[in-house]
Amino acid sequence: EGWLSLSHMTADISMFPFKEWMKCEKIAIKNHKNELSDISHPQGPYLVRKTISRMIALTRGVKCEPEQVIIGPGTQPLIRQVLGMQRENIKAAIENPGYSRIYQLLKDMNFEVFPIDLDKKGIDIKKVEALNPHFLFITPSHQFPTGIIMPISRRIELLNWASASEGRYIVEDDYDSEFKYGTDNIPSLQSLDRNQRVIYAGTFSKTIMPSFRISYLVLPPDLLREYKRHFSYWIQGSNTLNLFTLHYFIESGEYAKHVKRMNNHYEMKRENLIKELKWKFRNGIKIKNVPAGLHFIAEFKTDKGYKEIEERAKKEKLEIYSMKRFNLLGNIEEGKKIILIIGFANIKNEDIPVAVDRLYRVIY
Ligand SMILES: Cc1ncc(COP(=O)(O)O)c(/C=N/[C@@H](CCC(=O)O)COc2ccccc2)c1O
Repeated sequence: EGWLSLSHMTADISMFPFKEWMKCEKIAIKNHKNELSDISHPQGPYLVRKTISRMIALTRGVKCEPEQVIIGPGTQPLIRQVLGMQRENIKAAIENPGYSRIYQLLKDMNFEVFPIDLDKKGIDIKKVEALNPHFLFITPSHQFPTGIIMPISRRIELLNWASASEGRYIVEDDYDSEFKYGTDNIPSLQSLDRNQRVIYAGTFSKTIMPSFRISYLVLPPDLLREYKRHFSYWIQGSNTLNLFTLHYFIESGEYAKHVKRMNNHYEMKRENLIKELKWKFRNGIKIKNVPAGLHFIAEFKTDKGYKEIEERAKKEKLEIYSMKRFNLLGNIEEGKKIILIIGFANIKNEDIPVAVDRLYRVIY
């Protein structure tokens, strides 16, 4: 029969309220005809930026004015734009294992990019201090892909480091902070920042869907001034109708309701998947059970290498990704165990036992 997916790269849109979304779209068309006939503000419509800034103040403790929000069609184009206005020989650093698509982008932009290892609290502060990059990319809410939730102590250390010298910024990529199960959400790093050193990055890819391409940055005032000077010619890349629809979707309370509903739905699937995996693999599996996000890490004792595992997964028609994808230096060890990223957004609850059986055949 067909493929099953334990991919971490999708949202479960089976429960997305398309009817409500289309109602909001009708309102957007009725109320904003003149905006739709025009190009919008380079950073995106003020009304939508105000709604986003109010929302993240409530949900993430982010302190900002609508003026500091920049909306864009994805995290990558936004990072490319803001980092692209930097002068020469900029040093950047990123978590390893980490988000290889940003690592690739920074290398393509001819930055010196340094992967930095993690310890149990997140990015290793000693290695950051040894390197002193100008831009540090981290995912403190739920480290991507290991899931580590960075404790306040490490957050303070990083903010002190960033404030110790001019020209240092931390990019806080808060990409799936909205999904926490039974543990409370630590406020954003940006909410603790007293020296305007944090660039906050958010996205609707996980909470709505990645195909909508609606993401945003919150810039500290001095970077914002530089941005406005540099990009006065810029035409906003996001679809304005989608942005106004998002505004009504948030303002009507539908967005918050959907995030709550998806938290419950994902928590249920996550629990079922973990139960099934433990039952099937017994002590052959070690699950990093961080109660957050749309995936978790699992270690399997096996002498099979990553290549063989990937081939066996294809044969079993099971879509799944391994830690190799995130090891930025490509030097992942193998021979004793392998580490897989197990996503649960793309699997139907009733297909979990079959998917676990297939995974068992992949490993053994
Ligand atoms: C760390 C991190 N930061 C930001 C983003 C989002 O980027 P944006 O969509 O451009 O705003 C992702 C998406 N990463 C994507 C790829 C991960 C990979 O390559 O392995 C996975 O994206 C989704 C996952 C679940 C549900 C919906 C989307 C990110 O992994």
